[in-house]
Amino acid sequence: MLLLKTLLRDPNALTASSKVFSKNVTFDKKCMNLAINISNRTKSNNVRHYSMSPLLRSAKKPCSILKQAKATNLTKSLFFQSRKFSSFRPLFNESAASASKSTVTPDMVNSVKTSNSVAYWLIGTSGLVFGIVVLGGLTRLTESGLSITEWKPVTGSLPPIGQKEWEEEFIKYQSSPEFQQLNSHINLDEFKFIFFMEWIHRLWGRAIGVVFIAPAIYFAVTKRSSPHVNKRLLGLTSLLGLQGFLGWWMVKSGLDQEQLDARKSKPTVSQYRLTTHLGAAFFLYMGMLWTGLDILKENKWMKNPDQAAKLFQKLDNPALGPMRKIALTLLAFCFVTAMSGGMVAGLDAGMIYNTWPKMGNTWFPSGRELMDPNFARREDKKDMWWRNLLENPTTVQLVHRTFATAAFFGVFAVHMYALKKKLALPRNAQMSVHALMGIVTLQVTLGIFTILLVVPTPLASTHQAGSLTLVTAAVVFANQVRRPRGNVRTLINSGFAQQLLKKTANSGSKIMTEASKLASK
Ligand code: HEM
Repeated sequence: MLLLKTLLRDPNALTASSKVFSKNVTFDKKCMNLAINISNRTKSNNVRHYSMSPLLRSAKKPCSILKQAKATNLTKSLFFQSRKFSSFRPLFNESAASASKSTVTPDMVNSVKTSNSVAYWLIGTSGLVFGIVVLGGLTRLTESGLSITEWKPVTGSLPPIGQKEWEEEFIKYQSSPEFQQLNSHINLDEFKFIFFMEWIHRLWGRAIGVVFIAPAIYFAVTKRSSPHVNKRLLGLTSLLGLQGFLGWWMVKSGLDQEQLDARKSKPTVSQYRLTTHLGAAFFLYMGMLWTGLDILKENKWMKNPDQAAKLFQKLDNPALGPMRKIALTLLAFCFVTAMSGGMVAGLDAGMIYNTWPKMGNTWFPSGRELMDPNFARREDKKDMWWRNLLENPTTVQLVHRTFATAAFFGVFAVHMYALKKKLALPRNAQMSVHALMGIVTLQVTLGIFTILLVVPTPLASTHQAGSLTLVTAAVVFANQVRRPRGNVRTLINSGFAQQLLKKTANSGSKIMTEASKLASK
């Protein structure tokens, strides 16, 4: 199948292959049907059309080649011999040259017309989200998160003003479980510190809301962002709203004595809610970053269509197929590892077993300690295994260590694989894999020292920032190996982008005005 696709792409390859296999093997009907199917499919797409005649003429040969290829690993050698590979011109580009301009519609043009300023704004806002995640971690590490006992989205923007208001706020805090059970010794000045930590965190959240939502409306109304990007902006806005709600939902779990009793917990927030809040922040961050990178990438392609066409050839390389899946899996894995870290943080599970690589004197704590029946809440103990995995600090720490180790070796393996596939991988993606390798090493080292030194605030906070940096590298890498969207591809391969470039260069006019004119011609 792979070889057949190659043959369809390049008649030279077909001839070359036919010479290699001169044996006259009987024609296989299944093979031929496959070839015809591919041909029909590609013709009907009107994009992937390529004459089938060379293949049909030598029908016996390709099918025999196909059989032989399986036995001799020809497919592999054809694809991975760099010289040969680079001479393969993907079918798409052949067809693109011949694709008629009429396939370019105004909708298509609209779908890519997002200005770079939208991308810079999105990436800048993702930086604010990065900042608030780190600040949130610091708020937790300084045990400040439960100092504000109310949720007032608008009026809460101002801190107490004057002695009287501060004292009133302090009295409210004094009725909270945290004050009564852990902090009854603190005075007003100490209260002011923890209050400000939480207040800045909330204010930062509100600021992100304004910095995100107001420009999003402006960009959509002034049509600086495409309908495609607008949909994502809408999704991100909803996530932002949800994030505010999740923040309060999390804080509530540490203020409500009933919930604390049910969890048999000291006054801290639920690790489930903390991790959900952290996860939503990661999603928001990844969504903003991904969308921003997409816009910059597509605009760059539209401005350099020839270079883009070359890059598309690289991205179309079947050898990159597994790499795309691997990149997304890696991103998911880094995310899950970070969430398991959230569970460690939520349970203060970094305060025990402060040794590495062993946990205490042994490699693993005893089975009895890892699966402690006391964590079960049901009489029949059926919930014992999952409750231990998510609620027992020893087990949760082991889970995080395990995920972190697997993430490290996962990145290491991908790094090795990428070195092997060096020729197939675009240059910027190669750099990202190197960056990923460096960051994961740093992150694991930070984690190890966080454990060994019993979670000092600066180190734990850096470790948290490291997890977002790792996810950033994974997002960039996955984004770089992604194939272009159909619309962008058509605009570039049909010659539309080139035409547009010439036109705007000659007339000095605005690119999108010209684009719309060209598309509607
Ligand atoms: C790929 C590697 C890793 C990632 C992505 C990662 C991610 C994270 C994240 C996101 C947190 C939550 C921080 C917070 O919310 O404050 C965390 C906490 C933690 N991680 Fe990791 N981690 C990694 C490796 C490690 C390793 C190897 C160790 C130690 C063996 C470790 C030990 C800890 C500890 C002790 C905490 C709790 C710190 C606290 O209470 O603030 N991590 N990790």
